[in-house]
Amino acid sequence: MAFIFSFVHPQLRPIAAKMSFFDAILFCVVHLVDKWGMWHRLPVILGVAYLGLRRHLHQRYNLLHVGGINGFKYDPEKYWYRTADGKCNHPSDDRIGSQGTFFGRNMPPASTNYELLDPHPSVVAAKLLTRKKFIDNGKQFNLIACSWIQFMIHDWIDHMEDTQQVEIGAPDVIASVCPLKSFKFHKSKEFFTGDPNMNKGFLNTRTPWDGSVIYGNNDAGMIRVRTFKDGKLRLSEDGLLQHDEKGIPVSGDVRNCWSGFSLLQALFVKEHNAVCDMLKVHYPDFDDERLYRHARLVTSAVMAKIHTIDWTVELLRTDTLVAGMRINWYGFLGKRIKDLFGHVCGPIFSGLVGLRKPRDHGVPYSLTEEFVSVYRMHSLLPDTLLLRDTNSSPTSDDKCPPILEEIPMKELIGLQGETRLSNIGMEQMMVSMGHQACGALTLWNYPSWMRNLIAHDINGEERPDPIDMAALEIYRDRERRVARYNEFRRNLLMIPIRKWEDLTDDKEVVEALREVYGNDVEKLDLLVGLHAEKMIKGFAISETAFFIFLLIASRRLEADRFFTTNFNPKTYTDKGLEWVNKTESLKDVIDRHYPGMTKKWMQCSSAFSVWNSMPNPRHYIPLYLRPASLKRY
Ligand code: HEM
Repeated sequence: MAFIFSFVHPQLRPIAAKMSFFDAILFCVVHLVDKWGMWHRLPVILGVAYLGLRRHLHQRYNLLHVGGINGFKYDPEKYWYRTADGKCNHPSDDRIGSQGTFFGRNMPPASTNYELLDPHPSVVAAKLLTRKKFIDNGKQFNLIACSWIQFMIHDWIDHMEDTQQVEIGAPDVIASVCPLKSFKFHKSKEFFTGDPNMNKGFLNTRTPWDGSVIYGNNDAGMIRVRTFKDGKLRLSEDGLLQHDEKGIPVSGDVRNCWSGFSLLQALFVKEHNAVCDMLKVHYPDFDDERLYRHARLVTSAVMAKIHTIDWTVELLRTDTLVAGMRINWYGFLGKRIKDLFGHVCGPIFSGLVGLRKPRDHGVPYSLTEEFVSVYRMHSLLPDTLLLRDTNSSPTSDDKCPPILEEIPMKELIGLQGETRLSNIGMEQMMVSMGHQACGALTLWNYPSWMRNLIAHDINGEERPDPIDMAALEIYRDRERRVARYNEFRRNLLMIPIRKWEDLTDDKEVVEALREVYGNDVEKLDLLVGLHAEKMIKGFAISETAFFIFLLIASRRLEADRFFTTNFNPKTYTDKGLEWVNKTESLKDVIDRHYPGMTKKWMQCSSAFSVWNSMPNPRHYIPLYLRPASLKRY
């Protein structure tokens, strides 16, 4: 049956041919639901089941491992903690997912042979990406949410660079509208994998989902941030990050940072230090090392939980996704049952967190090239920060403080940004970011200030040459052989487009696409397709990007030993696990360290929504099970 179906999309034939009879039936169901374009209109339970089906099919037939693993076994009892470079996370091999391992693939590398400059990245940037006028995303997502995802990105991924540089010049026809006539950058460094199926690949310099954004991704990084007293990390008196003699922040990742990003780093250093204080009270015998290790486990789990059941739910505001994400963490039986009885019966009923064994679906864990590509979300960034006056009293019912000043984003980047943040302070910055909507992920909304950007290297030092980020991002996906939009969709078992009108109803967009790509829909760059696609109501991202999120969001949890086998009181301590279980949102963390801030300045229910918006009424938990604080929604 699947074979017949695959005639519609010949590229799916190899996958269909490998399928078991049962999976072929599921495959057809998935295809029919997609064809009717209505999965997100299914009732919650059916919607969740559909997403589960998709995940199952993809993991079984499309996930690809890149590079070798050494099969070196170790004693998990001895390495009961998160190591500095992310080693010893997977029971069967000490290197899986650690610093310097290969990015995997959600699908085969691009099979089309378009040239690297076809069409020219600067033309794509100028004609389709550059911001004409800032478009915000309504009240759904604020600047804290935008910084949060950068904070997570720096925990998960960063491509190793080559020493060799490339220079791209803007073609004459658009040179007058490009801020840089040409720009230089380092190639992504490619390595032989030793694997005949995939000869070459790229290395990820970050580690698993282990908080490396505050702890560093190797021994040197970890030593830099620790005080070596009571397990704590270095933090300034004013609650912000400390700086070294060059003014560079002392933190786990200092590449391409800005004030909003370092604000979140500081908040979670504070959280780590608070966990150390709590553990010391309950376990006075623990020495510095032991306190550090337990506190790191707890704080990393708090971050993962906030990302799963708070940030993602705001990003994809539909009942199905609220349910899906909570099921990932707590299972169908829900939080109450899990708190009472623990992980009792498998991933569906009790969630992925706390599974008895990590699951990798036969493919060693790594993040993927496609995952990096769908997280290219620089359009979330605004042009200016609206600094609010938090010394005043709220002037209106919606708790919104008046604007004091508009600060250009460029002044908030790197060392200058750190100085500005020290003058502003934690509370004023957090409240200002909370009240400001971030940009929409749509065409013509890529920040123009990023088209002439001085980037920072892994040591936080300024690069000598400015770059055009919008053009560079187009180049990067092609350089890393990420499939272009239509091939990408086919590989996700999604229906490809046949004409521009299938992508969008916007005539101006169709015209611009035709001008850049002619009528060749296969040539459409992934980043452009993701930004042009019609959005599902409630989603801040495209459906195509969403399917990669869906796959990786689960994989990051289920393949990690510290979210599965070792998510227990023995590894985290009783009190440590209790800390994770009681923390449900970023708001909880802010309230813990800055009591009174959200009460005074926030009207909505999640710290990631614009703070003067109404509380989000959608809730998956049935009324009779909701905690008192949520009963009125
Ligand atoms: C002011 C804030 C930011 C600055 C200055 C910045 C700058 C940069 C720079 C210079 C790169 C490397 C480009 C290259 O050589 O390929 C990069 C990569 C990236 N950024 Fe940002 N960025 C910021 C915020 C964000 C945000 C909010 C996101 C949201 C998801 C994001 C996602 C990414 C991703 C996914 C990559 C690719 C990483 C890789 O290639 O491994 N960035 N950014």
